[in-house]
This record gives sequence, C-alpha cells and structure tokens, in this order.
Amino acid sequence: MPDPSVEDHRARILAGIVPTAATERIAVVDALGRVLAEDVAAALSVPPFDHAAMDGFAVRAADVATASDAAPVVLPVAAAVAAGDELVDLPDGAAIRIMTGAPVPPGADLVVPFEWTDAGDPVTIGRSAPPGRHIRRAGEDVAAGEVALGAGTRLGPGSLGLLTSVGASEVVVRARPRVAILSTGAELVDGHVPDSNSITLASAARGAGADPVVRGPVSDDPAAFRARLLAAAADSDLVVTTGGVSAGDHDVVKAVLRHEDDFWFGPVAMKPGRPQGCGHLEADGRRVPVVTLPGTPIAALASFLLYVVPAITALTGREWRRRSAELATDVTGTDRTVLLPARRDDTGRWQPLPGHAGHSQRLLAQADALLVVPPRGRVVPAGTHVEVLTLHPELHHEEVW
Ligand SMILES: Nc1nc2c(c(=O)[nH]1)N[C@H]1C(S)=C(S)[C@@H](COP(=O)(O)OP(=O)(O)OC[C@H]3O[C@@H](n4cnc5c(N)ncnc54)[C@H](O)[C@@H]3O)O[C@H]1N2
Ligand code: MOO
Repeated sequence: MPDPSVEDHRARILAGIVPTAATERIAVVDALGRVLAEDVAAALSVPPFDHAAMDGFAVRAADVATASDAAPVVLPVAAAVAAGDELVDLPDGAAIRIMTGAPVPPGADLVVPFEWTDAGDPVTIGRSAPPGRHIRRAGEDVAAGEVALGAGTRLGPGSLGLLTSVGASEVVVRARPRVAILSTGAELVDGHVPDSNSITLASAARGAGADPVVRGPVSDDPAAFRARLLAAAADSDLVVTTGGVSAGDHDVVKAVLRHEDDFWFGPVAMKPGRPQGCGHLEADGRRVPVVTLPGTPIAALASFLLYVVPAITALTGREWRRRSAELATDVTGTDRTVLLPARRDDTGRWQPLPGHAGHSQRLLAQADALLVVPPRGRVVPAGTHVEVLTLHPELHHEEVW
C-alpha cells in the first residue's frame, strides 16, 4: 500500500470537522474578518435621503428644458443648502444653490452642476438634462428593510462601512474556533530548544480566523501529556499537537494515542512532514478533533497550512478553497508531494527560493508561500499551476491568493 497522499490526509481530517454553532454579538468596529451568523436587515436606507450628487443648482427640469449656450435660462436663486442642512422647498420658477450631499429641495428634480452655469445670482443656465440627473435617491443602493448583508458573509472594510450606513452598530458573528496548540518535548520544557512551534502555529491560527490558546510545551511523560491534552480538549474546538509522532523512544503523542479507536497515525507522502496523525477525543460529550503534526519547525508549519487552516475554515462553516499559482521555473518532482519555500517574481509567477535544504527555518522566514509540488515523479515544468500555501495566513482569504 502506498502512503496516503496529502489529499487523502486532508480529506480524512476535514471529514471529522463539524462547524461550531457558537455565535457572539460584537461591535461593528471589531468585526473585521469575522463571518456574519445572521442576515442583517437595513434599519436605514442608503442613501438615507434624496441628495445632490454634484455641487450646483437644484431646479425643476421643466424650467430649464430649453436651456442652451445660445439661449440660456436665467433663474433667481432662492436659497443655498449644504450637506447637513434642513429641507428647503423650491419656489416656482427659481433655483436653489446646492452642495453635494445636501437634501434635494421638495419640488426639484434636477441638479445642474456649476459647470453648466455662470454660478451667479440670478443664475444663467446654458445646458439642460432629463429629470433625475445628479440626484441620488433615498434607498437606491439599499432600501430600509432589505437584507443588506447575508449570513455567511466574511466582513471586509467595505462591509463594515455598509453595516454602519444601514444603522447597525453591532452584529452577530460566528465565534472564532478555539484552537489549542500543544507542543511536546523535554528539550522544550527544559529550555534547551526554544519552543518556536507554539508562536508560529498560534499566529498562523490567528491569521486563519481562530482564537489560539498555547497549551505547551509539555514533557514526553505520557501521564503529563495525556492530562494536558484532555485539559486542552475540554476548552477548545480543535487541538493541534507538535512533535512526538515519529519512531523515537520518546515519541509521546503517538505512544499515548496510537491505540485509541479514533486515531490514525502514519506516514503521508509529503516532504517535509512525513509523520502525521489525526483523530478525536471525547470532552464533555463533545467530539474534539485532534491533529498531530511533526515537531520539526518547517514540517510543523507546512502541515499546519496544509491541514489545519482548511480545518479552521471548515469549523467556521465556510468552504475551504485551494489556491493555485504558476511556477516560474521547472521544479523537480518526486514520488511524494514536496513543499518548497517560494516568492512571487515580477511576472506574478512563483520562484522557489534557492538553497532549499529541506529544513531551513531561515528560508521559511524569507518566503511568502510554500509551493505544493505534486507527486508526479518527474520534472514539473515552468508554467504549471500548483497549489500554493500562503505564509501570511492573515491573507488566506484574499482573492489575490
Ligand atoms: N526512525 C525514524 N525517525 C524519524 C522519522 C521516521 O520516519 N523514522 N521521521 C523523521 C521525520 S520526517 C520527522 S519530520 C521527524 C518528526 O519527529 P517528531 O514529530 O517525533 O518530532 P520530535 O522528535 O519531537 O522533534 C523533531 C525535531 O523538532 C524539534 N522540535 C520539536 N518541537 C519543537 C518546537 N515546538 N519548537 C521548536 N523545535 C521543535 C525537536 O527539538 C527535534 O529537533 O522525525 C524524524 N525521525
Ligand atoms: O518529514 Mo520530516 O519533516 O522531513 O523531517
């Protein structure tokens, strides 16, 4: 039996994910990047009232219908209104000087821009237009009562502006999934090796829309690991461990979980990150998914982006979408999926960084993405589109990827 592929392992993990039902009500100013849990109906129309779209004169279109440079129409100016002013009626046979955003005077159905006039008082108007020109009608963008944004919408800066314009100051959004990060290894606990995976994975989790809780490092003692793991599962929606999944004498994650019914461990046909595992734990009657990643830092982050970012997306009830990018050069494929640190060049294609040594944290820190080179066992030519994993997961949802 060949080792399962990256796709197989991702499908296995995603099959065990049930979107979290939890929601919370938050202020619109805090809602950037969140996902609406409910439709938002407009309390206010956009625009809220009929207003001028140009600086000029509000008139009756019929009064200026014949205006031309050769035969201009001259009207007295009855008043001046600016944005924020109260309504002023338009007397018969007159014009009102009006600024962009000011309420259109009842009776007026056309705004003549200054450029078509001498801007004087009385005003000489040398050009006409049909009724309605340069007026934005109340509700022409969004009518009060209409659904302004639907459940499931991911909120960007424009959505926050729209919510504010329709009168919403708070919204109900899906709760961020709580993701526990549990690193393992005696060398981390005693400080011989800095625990870089915790900060890397917690920040990647936050960027992907989760609420990370760092629960490690924990030593290679099975009882200590089990206790920490259960505590992590009790207050999270997903647990991610790092380390302890290969074949060594102290590989505690695998030793503790391999005999559980609900766990799978094995090599996945990828490099780096071959030893992987996943399963579920029971906590307070909930089935909490657990993804066990290898400890080597580049393998841990690559695996996190391949498997955990899609799982976080699925937990928030959104569909995970693969991103693809074009190779700038030929890449040597193998019989396993290879993950290559890369940067985008001036042509928008992706170039693997030179000097890839398999496990360089330095290269990972310099790269913008990991290219997922498929296991074709031969050269993958320049111009081929391959999956790409951004190393800036805060941008994961952007269409540019
Ligand atoms: N006989 C075999 N040995 C190994 C195999 C194998 O198949 N057979 N697989 C190798 C591969 S590939 C990988 S990847 C590693 C994965 O090992 P573990 O997941 O068990 O990780 P550890 O042994 O705990 O640590 C590996 C390495 O990474 C450092 N590390 C671990 N956690 C962190 C952390 N939180 N922050 C920073 N660095 C960390 C750790 O000190 C080790 O140097 O197994 C190979 N061996
Ligand atoms: O798969 Mo491991 O990450 O090569 O060292």
